[in-house]
Amino acid sequence: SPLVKTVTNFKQVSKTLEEFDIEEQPSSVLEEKYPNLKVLQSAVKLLRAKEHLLQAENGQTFHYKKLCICSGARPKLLTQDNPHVLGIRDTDSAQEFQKRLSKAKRIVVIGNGGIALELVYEVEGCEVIWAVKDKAIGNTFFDAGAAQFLIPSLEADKKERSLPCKRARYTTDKTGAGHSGASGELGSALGPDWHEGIELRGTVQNSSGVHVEYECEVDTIYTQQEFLQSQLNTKKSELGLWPAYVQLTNGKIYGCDFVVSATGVVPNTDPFLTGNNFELAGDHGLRVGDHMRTSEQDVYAAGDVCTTGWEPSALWQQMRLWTQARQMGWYAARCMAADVLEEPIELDFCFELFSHITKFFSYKVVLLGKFNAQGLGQDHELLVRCTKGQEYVKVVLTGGRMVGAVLIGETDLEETFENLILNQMDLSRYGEELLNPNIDIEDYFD
Ligand SMILES: Cc1cc2nc3c(=O)[nH]c(=O)nc-3n(C[C@H](O)[C@H](O)[C@H](O)COP(=O)(O)OP(=O)(O)OC[C@H]3O[C@@H](n4cnc5c(N)ncnc54)[C@H](O)[C@@H]3O)c2cc1C
Ligand SMILES: NC(=O)c1ccc[n+]([C@@H]2O[C@H](COP(=O)([O-])OP(=O)(O)OC[C@H]3O[C@@H](n4cnc5c(N)ncnc54)[C@H](O)[C@@H]3O)[C@@H](O)[C@H]2O)c1
Repeated sequence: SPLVKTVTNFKQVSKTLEEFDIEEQPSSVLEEKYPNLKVLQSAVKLLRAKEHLLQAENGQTFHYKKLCICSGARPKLLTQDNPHVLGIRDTDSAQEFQKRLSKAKRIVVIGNGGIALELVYEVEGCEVIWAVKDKAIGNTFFDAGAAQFLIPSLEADKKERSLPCKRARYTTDKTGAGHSGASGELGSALGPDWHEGIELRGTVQNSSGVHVEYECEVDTIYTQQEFLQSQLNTKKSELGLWPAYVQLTNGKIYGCDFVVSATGVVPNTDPFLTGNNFELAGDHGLRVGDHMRTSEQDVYAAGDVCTTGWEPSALWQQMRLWTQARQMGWYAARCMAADVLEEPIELDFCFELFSHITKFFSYKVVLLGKFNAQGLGQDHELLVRCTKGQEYVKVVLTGGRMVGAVLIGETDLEETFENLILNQMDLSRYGEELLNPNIDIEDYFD
């Protein structure tokens, strides 16, 4: 695309927590800022790693000494090539979603991660049926307690919802060139607040809001024609006439204008990497070692396209997020330089502790370490403090030491908790006092 996503307003919140905006800028702005950088606008058609050669769609070929692949990921849709099923990844797909929504009365959202959480909250003037596999909403980020805290926001009137969002908006491509390349591949993934710049409104004046169907998956998606030709036809008067129908595994059927599949991502490795000997991980990402090197010589990878293959710190896990894409890109660059200079380099400190700041349902959300007790089995204890409509604080302890936390709202606890997680202090003797709101915890551990 003619525009390049750039990180702006970078703020180091604490040792490992970073906050920043993502902005689209013309590539010339970057080139002016970094004179050693040249941006070429063309998709890569083929990589021949053995020959250190790249072929671009515009016919150019490039030889490289070292290469870093940052081709991101694409939505892992429920079904491919179904015109009634949309995914959201880049500016183009977000615009397509907006266009379809502006004519819609009811949509079905499938998935229970980041995109679904944002969508169901932002969509107005359209009934939303949200089908999730789990017992609670937001399984990739929260446990059932946090979900319980957030659910009232979903039910609240839009006007009652708080905090206008201050962060940057996305521009759309004014050149008319679109963001997808000639071969139809997707542009850069959207990031924080992608929905701020576009109105997500359907056609219904007083929509009945969001209805959550728990513990179910999609069984079948029918077009109107398929539905009318099936034995479900008898339900036509009950369900009404819709462009599509979704049958869930709990037996319920919903007519809708279209379906949003917010069901995760798959790393972008085809077709341009085929024909090489890349070792892929189980999730189809390019497996990288602790120097961000792939299995092909002189080829590195960073961001959503890669899967980390090193033994991770006990407090870190990979998640396909802007935060980690930025950190990996930065670290991969340092590794490439160190390898050229034949200098040693150690795994960066940012991979010590998982940390992520985001916003869901207008609340600030901070996730630290094993925030959902990932991989801890029964061997952990949870402490929770919750003030309805204000804050939700959860701490994960194992052997009396803090290993993770979820902080929702303006808790001001992130720095202290990050320190307690990093220094692995034995907190057994404080017990539940740790979350006593009347104790200024910062002073306590000074
Ligand atoms: C709707 C949405 C909201 C999100 N919100 C957040 C959030 O709030 N916080 C957060 O931390 N993360 C968020 N994410 C995740 C975040 O956007 C990704 O983790 C991040 O963009 C990954 O960066 P990347 O550079 O690896 O990949 P991408 O940003 O996807 O960039 C990959 C680039 O490679 C290009 N490319 C692919 N193939 C080729 C080829 N053959 N030739 C040339 N170029 C190619 C693509 O066009 C694209 O520009 C969100 C994702 C989505 C979809
Ligand atoms: N604020 C944020 O940090 C934020 C916001 C949006 C997106 N993102 C990131 O963008 C990427 C894409 O978001 P996403 O929401 O698609 O992915 P995700 O990985 O966050 O969530 C995918 C969800 O789909 C569910 N799922 C998978 N297959 C399913 C199926 N067949 N049927 C029903 N449910 C299924 C999973 O259980 C999970 O709840 C992710 O990497 C995500 O972390 C982050």
